Amino acid sequence: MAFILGSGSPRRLDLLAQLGVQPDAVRPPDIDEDPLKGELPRPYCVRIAREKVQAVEAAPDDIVLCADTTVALGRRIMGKPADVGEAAEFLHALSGRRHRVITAVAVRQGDKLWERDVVSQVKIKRLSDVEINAYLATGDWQGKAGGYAIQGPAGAFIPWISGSFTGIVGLPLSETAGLLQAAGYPLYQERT
Ligand SMILES: Cc1cn([C@H]2C[C@H](O)[C@@H](COP(=O)(O)OP(=O)(O)OP(=O)(O)O)O2)c(=O)[nH]c1=O
Repeated sequence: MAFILGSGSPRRLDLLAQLGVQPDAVRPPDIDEDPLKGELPRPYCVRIAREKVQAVEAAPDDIVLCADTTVALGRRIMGKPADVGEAAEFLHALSGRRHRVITAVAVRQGDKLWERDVVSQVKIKRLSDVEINAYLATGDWQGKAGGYAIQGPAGAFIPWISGSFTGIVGLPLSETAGLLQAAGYPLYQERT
């Protein structure tokens, strides 16, 4: 049995390392992440994590883990901004409000599937144009759902969260540990 991380996100690799898990292989999935017409953020996020885990090639006894992190402002899905203009638009929309960050995790072995999704709430303070421009200039928004990352300079914009910090960063560790154990991954045991 090999353990395969189906993710190109360096955050997910780091978060797994926090659990003491080192993947035998890293295989980022390539799927269409466009939301369906009228799709709500939580079902969207769950669907994308499942599609990712089904797209990763693996042997029948390999354990594959994928995740998706989606920022939701009400019914609006905010994925990774395409460019700095879209990142600016996201930050203006999130400024002074609470939003949700959903991370769905999917683990697969052959045809068997284990799934969890975790919804957290994040408050972003009212941002001035100076703050938004300084943050955009760091480039930290790139590749981050909603155009920010709580673990980077944007942490200074977040006075309050409720939920899972690791889930907001990209992989909720408590739920992930549970899924890996359910799938028979030898967490907390010597691997032979
Ligand atoms: C909200 C938030 C998101 N993010 C990141 C986590 C994810 O990497 C990214 C959301 O994009 P995802 O599509 O979930 O993941 P990804 O494209 O980076 O990697 P892959 O699909 O190969 O697994 O946003 C943070 O790092 N910090 C945050 O505070």
